[in-house]
Amino acid sequence: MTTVPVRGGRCAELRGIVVARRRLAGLLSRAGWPLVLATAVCDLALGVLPVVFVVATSAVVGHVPEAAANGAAWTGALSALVVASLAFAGQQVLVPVQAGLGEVIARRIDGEVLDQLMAAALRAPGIGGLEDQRQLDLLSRARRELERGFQSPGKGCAGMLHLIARVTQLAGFAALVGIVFSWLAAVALLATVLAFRYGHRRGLHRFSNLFRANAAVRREGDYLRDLAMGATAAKEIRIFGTHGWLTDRYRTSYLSWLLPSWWERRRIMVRPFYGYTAFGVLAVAAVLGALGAASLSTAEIALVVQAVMGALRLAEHYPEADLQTEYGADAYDAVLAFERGMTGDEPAGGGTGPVPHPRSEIAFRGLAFGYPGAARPVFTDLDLTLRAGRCTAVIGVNGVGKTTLVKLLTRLYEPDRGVITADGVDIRRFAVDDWRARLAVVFQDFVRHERSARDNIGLGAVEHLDDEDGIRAAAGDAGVLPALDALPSGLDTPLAGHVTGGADLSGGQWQRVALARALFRLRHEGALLVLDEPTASLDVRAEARFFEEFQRVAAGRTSLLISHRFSTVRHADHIVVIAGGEVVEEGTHDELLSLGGRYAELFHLQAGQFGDDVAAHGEREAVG
Ligand SMILES: Nc1ncnc2c1ncn2[C@@H]1O[C@H](COP(=O)(O)OP(=O)(O)OP(=O)(O)O)[C@@H](O)[C@H]1O
Repeated sequence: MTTVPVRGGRCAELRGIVVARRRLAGLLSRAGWPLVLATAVCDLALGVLPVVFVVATSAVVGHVPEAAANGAAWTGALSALVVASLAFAGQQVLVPVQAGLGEVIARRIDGEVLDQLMAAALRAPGIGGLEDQRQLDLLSRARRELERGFQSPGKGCAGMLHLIARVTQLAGFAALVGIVFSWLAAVALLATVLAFRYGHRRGLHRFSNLFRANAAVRREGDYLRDLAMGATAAKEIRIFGTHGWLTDRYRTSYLSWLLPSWWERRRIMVRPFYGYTAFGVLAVAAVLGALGAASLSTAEIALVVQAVMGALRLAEHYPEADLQTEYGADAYDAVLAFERGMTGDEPAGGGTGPVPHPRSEIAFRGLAFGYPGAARPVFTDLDLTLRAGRCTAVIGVNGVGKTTLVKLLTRLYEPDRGVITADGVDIRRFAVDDWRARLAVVFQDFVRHERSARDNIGLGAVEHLDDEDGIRAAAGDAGVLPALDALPSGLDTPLAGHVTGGADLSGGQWQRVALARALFRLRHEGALLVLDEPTASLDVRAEARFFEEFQRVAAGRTSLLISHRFSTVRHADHIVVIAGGEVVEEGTHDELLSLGGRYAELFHLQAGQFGDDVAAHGEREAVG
């Protein structure tokens, strides 16, 4: 492993730290100023009280010999003892108060930062940011700290305030040494403590850089851990017996970055301390030596020795502040960088014109598109027309860009070139949300909400969630109502087997629920139904039934159907074959078969594999 890179040298590094701390301090207002002020006062008191304690106990030491000789002097000793006791008791009381106030500050700030992060993830109209590895790394960095709540931005802010206690103590002890003994000694003491602190904080900062630089390597370990402990892969791990492989791979993956980073930690965080220790020992020896040679009273010696020891105790790691400020600032930087990345994802245009219910067509003209960073574009010059009120099917081999077409139509991505129009109007002239309100889409990887069946359907038009009749009608049209009614609590049953009172559905039933969600949207405001592989989880009979139902609910509506299955697409009014980034054939099923081109070739290939079913279905149709 190489040394942690510091671009621009130490000055740039320091500037970076200052900027990050300033940003963190900027969050304090989110906790509310009265709370911040109360915490600052508490920390200030915790800084002053140890200094008072040292002064008072030294006064006790000074008074004792006098009191032993002259009984009347006990009053002074007792008064000093009372002050020392109060200072001590005050610290004992304030330490938990400090922790409590810090906790409240952290929770308030972290709650707000989490909202900020969630808003950034949701606000972007496109999804490019959420499919970009750099953005995902930032998101996981920020989320990890915010969810663990140990080194979060909020904890960092509280940690910064707690530094007031430490700095006040250090200044107080140094001042005592200066006033009572020597300002040179006070400066030497301060220099020693600050040198150690600098070494410690710099080491911690460099280690956190190293940790961040390892994000990509750690990702594999995180993935394997989640895989081993999640439900998604549980079946396959057991059936394929991959437990041992998974454990070994996880261990190897973690050691691949832990071993070098342990070595690096020794280099970054331990070795420099040989120098600091030598410097510290010399400085303290000089101070104590000078103290021995000075003519001070017993009380003054007690005071200086205590102040020196108290100050040296501050040359260490501050458990209430250091990790928190370092990683908290880093997590907040990740939030801001993620936010910036998502803002750059705004689609171009974004007009405000009224969105029509397309009366003639939706057209893709001269469309070119490639995913950011991909070696080859998905589309080079695509022309495609979806006629209003008709069903258009798109077919093509895996990876040809069928789902990408839906992402462009829904403006989750913007084309690099070309235009998509609705009745001749560029869809970028409409506000993104208004345009999307016209679309009812069932994606291939549709969402299975861990909520009631009712919500799973109603979320298709969230402002009509209370439309009970509409939800039942959509479920009925999708052919899933009887199955949902048969669940333990009917439509109120949570669709999650692991939830108490919940139930899980089969893959085909889930697909129908997703279809019902789209149909519910269509009932309210949608105008274009888009189905991406809607029958992938259905058996042959269910698929045939599905298409009959689909023809009924989609009759007179504009729809786009994407499927590998020819038994599904053959019924469409218009079929489009995509290959090599463009449309290569189009027409009706019969036209394309008689053309004898790619469609016919793929159709016969599939008919050969599933001959009986396809033939049976075809015959039924011919008879019908
Ligand atoms: N987020 C992404 N980033 C980069 N490349 C992507 C992304 N999503 C898809 N691709 C690539 O774009 C191409 C088209 O993908 P798309 O999912 O649109 O194909 P498809 O025709 O729907 O495939 P399938 O039939 O398997 O569902 C593929 O080569 C795929 O690897």
